[in-house]
Amino acid sequence: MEKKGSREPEGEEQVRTWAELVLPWLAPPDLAAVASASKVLSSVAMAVSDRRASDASRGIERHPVPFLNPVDAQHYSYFLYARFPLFALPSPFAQPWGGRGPAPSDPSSLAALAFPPAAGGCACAPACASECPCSSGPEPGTELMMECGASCPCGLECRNRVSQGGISVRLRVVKHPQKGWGLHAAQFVKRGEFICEYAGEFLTTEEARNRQRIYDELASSGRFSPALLVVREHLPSGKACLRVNIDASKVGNVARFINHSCDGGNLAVILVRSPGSLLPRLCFFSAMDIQEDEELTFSYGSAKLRQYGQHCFCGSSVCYGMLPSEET
Ligand SMILES: C[S@@+](CC[C@H](N)C(=O)[O-])C[C@H]1O[C@@H](n2cnc3c(N)ncnc32)[C@H](O)[C@@H]1O
Repeated sequence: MEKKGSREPEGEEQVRTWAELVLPWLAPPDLAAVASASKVLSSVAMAVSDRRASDASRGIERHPVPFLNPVDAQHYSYFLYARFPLFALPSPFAQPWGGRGPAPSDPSSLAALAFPPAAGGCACAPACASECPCSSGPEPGTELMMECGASCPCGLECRNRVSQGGISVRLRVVKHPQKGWGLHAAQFVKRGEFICEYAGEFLTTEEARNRQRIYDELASSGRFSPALLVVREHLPSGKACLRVNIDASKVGNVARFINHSCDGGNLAVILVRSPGSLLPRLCFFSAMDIQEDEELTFSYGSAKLRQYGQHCFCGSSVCYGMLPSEET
C-alpha cells in the first residue's frame, strides 16, 4: 500500500507505471513469476490479482461477479471474457484483466458485425406488442423460445429481447472442494428470470470431437475443467437435428462455471431463436425460485451416455455417481 505523502524514488515510480499497464495482460503463472522480481512488481501484481478476484467479468457485465474461495489459496480461473458466442477467437488471444483503467472491450460485441442480418423479423416498431410474431415460448414441455433479433427494427430495449440485455441478476463464483468453481446466486431470484447465455466459441463438429478427446485426457488427470457443450435442436419433422457445439474453455462468460446436478438442477436450458440469426442461442432461466447463496446448476445430459469417468459430487438424492458425458 502506498503511504500518503511519501513518494517512491523516480525509477520505482516508472516501474510501477509500466507494471500497471503490462501486468493486467499476464496469465496467472506469468503474473506470479513477475511478482517475485521486486517489491514494486509484487505490490502491483497483488493489486491486479485482487481486482481480478473482485470481478470475473472484468467490468464487462452490469454487476461485478466476485470469486469466493473458502477452500484453498487458488485465486481465479483464467479465460477470455465474452458476453456472447464467437465464431473465432480474436487475435491476439489476450485481454487485460485487473487493470485500473476502463473495462476492456468485449470481443463478442464485434461478432454481430461479421454477420449482416438476414431478412425477416417483425414490423412492430417502434415498440413490440405482446402479440409480436417473434414472441413465443417457452411452451410447456419444450425448450424453445423466440425473441426479436437482428432483422427486427426494434432496439435492445424491446420487451421481447429478455435474453439480449446481458446479466441482470447478481451472481458470484464460489469454489467447492470437489466440483471446483461453481456459479451461485448472490440475491433472491424469482422463477422464470433470465440468468445468462452460454457464451463460448462455436465449433465445427470435427473440431469439437478433436478438442473433446484432449479435454477428456486432461480432465481424467484432474488438471482441467472442460466447458464444451453440445446442444441438439430437433427440427419439427423429427427427422433432422441441428447440432451446436459451444466451447467455453478458453473464452466464455460466467456460464462456464455452472456445475452439473443429476436432479436437473434449478436452471432451465432454453434455445432462443431470433430472426436474422442462423444459430440458436443457449440461455439459462431460473426453473424455480432461487434463494441467495444457492448454487445454480443444470443437468449436463442423460445418464445413458456416460463414457469417461469423472465422479459426480452434485449431492442430490438421485446422484448417479458419475458426470454425464457423451461421445461427441
Ligand atoms: C463447465 S465446467 C464447470 C466449472 C468448473 N467446476 C470449474 O471449476 O471451472 C465443467 C466441469 O466442472 C466439474 N463439475 C461440474 N459439475 C460437477 C459435479 N456435479 N461433480 C463434480 N464435478 C463437477 C467437472 O470437472 C466438469 O468437467
